[in-house]
Amino acid sequence: MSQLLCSRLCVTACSRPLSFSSLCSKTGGKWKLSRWYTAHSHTSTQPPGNPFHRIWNLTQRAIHHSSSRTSKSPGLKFILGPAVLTVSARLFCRAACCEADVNNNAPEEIILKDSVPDFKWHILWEFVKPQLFALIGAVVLAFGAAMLNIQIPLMLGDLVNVVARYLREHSGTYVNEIKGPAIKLLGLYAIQGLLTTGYIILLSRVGERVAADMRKTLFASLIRQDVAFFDANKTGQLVNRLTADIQEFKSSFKLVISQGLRSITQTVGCFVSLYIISPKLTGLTVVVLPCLVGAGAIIGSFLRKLSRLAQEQVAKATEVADEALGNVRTVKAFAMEERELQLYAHEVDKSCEMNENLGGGIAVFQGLSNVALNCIVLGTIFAGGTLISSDEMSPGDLMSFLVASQTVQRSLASISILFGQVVRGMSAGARVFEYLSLKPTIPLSGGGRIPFHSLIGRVDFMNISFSYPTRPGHQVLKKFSLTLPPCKTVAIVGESGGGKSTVASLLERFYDPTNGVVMLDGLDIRTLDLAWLRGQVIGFINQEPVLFGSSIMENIRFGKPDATDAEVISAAKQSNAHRFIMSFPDGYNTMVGERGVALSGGQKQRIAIARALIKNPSILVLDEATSALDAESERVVQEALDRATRGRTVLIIAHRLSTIQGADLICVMSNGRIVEAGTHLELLSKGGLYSDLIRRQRAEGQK
Ligand SMILES: Nc1ncnc2c1ncn2[C@@H]1O[C@H](COP(=O)(O)OP(=O)(O)OP(=O)(O)O)[C@@H](O)[C@H]1O
Repeated sequence: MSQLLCSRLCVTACSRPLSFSSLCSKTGGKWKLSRWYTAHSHTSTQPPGNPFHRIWNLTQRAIHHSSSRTSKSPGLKFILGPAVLTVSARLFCRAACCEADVNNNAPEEIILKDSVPDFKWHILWEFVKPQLFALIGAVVLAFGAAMLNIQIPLMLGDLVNVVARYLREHSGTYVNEIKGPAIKLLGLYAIQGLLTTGYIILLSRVGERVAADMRKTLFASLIRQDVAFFDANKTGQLVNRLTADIQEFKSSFKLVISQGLRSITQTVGCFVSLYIISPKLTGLTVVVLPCLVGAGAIIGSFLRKLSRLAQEQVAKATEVADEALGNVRTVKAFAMEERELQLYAHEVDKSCEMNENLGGGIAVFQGLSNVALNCIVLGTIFAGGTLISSDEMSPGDLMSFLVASQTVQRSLASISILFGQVVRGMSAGARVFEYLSLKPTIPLSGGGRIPFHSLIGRVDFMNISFSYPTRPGHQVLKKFSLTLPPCKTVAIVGESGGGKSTVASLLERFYDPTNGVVMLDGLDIRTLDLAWLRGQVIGFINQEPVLFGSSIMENIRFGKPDATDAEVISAAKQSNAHRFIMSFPDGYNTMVGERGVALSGGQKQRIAIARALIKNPSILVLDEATSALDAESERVVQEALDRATRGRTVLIIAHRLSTIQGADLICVMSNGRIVEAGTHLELLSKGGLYSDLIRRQRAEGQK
């Protein structure tokens, strides 16, 4: 019973998510418990007046009552000693288990209050199907191990009875009498050990393979989603699906199959055994059980509340650290290290205090459950002793009863843990499956066509209206029309937020227009193969190019994965990057650091230009490609861009008007529309918005 209580406590207030292996060792079979006990016995505090000795004495006395010579015999002690020790070890083990949880009491997330989201069994089936044979094997072995566990208490009882009979009758030699049942029991332990090893190996294999398949499928699904999906979902959450949720699902999956099967089989089986051994004692247990479960539930719910509060506080502290470390440059730039430190220390102190309270609660619970546990064992022995004295029960039966009742308690405890784990696992699985079955609104490939003719490179935006999916009420483009003639450069300028970058996004087909159509060489781009369009036709360079944390060579090759080294070097030369790359000791093998932090802005931009040029695109989109650079970097990058734009259709989005004066057409955008268009000189002579912008920028430049 106390195990049940303690385990409920573990569920509610345990420090970390209970992994499959830790659960196995805490609530699993005899060999695991003894091993765990051995490892932890030095840390577990045995209560004063250790009831172990009293149990031992009482058991001895009960046996003595049925046989006057028993207590003097070393034989019975030899058999009963380890048996009682096993029972007691379990009890202390549980106390130690709680103690260990107190010592590491960062509380576990409780999701029991949450409703279980829609769990799609057919998706799970798709992942499990390839592992079906291994899974069936694991289930059969686990079932076998559980059945043996039901047998063990009965055989222990038989063994004790043999010894008791020998002590009573003294017929034959002790070893001969005991040999048969002892060997049987040993054989049973060995088979159970083998079955347990077998099902854990199989189940691990199934769990790992299912999780790996899920990870790959989920990543494939995520990476294929359109940009709007990433506007609506935080990257952190998505990564969490791949890591924490799949991990949680895997643990639950393995646990439910192994523990669930075992616990249910053992509970039912051992209850039947208990009833067969002694209906009276079983009745007593059934009466006491609900009282203890009720008391455990009340204290457990209080601890759960403490645990949740403490967990929220830990999360708050982590948030502070996360924000400070994530924005460390800003923190340093404002010399705010001390303030951040104080903030973090404050949150950590609060969390420490709450966890201490939680630890106190757990300690009280542990003490109470220890008492309850010992009382139950004492009560069983007391009542059992009475039954032995009235010849209604043999000492072996009492032994069987004690061990079987421990198995029931342990199994019930597992089931209570399992319930929370099932909810958690299903929630995690449902979150993963949700993204697995998601279809991108703009699929990367499949059905799109690739024109046979060589591209001319004419682009028409025809009567486009557009709102971002995350902000449907806000119309960004309003009946926008524009033609990019082949091999000409068209620039879009205008107020911030006017919709310039949105035009570029529609050409890349990051989004589809709400109304209107974007045409490439007279073909609606929605009918074209998207991978071809982005991979070969359009090159895109924006203000803050993001590089991957690999070498310069790898980053440039990202534009064309099958490019030779010579092609990479040629692209780097075109983008004015070759010289600075060669000045690094490792040349093209220089690592650029996370997101390219080990390079200057101008260097990153030139690598990005090389990355865009290596695929030799017909259309080049430059979205404020030089606006983040200083004058010298801008000159070098601009030179590279001038070279890169030759012979291509180019769309330039620019703030600095000095960089687009040579464009064939300049369009001024305001509020989602083109309000002026012409060459630099034409627009200047008009004296409209463009000349206003030029005047303002010149005035700012002179300040
Ligand atoms: N992913 C997005 N989701 C929702 N709204 C967006 C998104 N991106 C841009 N917007 C909104 O669309 C409007 C146009 O943005 P856009 O980036 O096209 O303007 P811009 O002219 O390029 O501005 P800037 O010159 O400042 O870069 C703005 O109101 C902006 O807030």
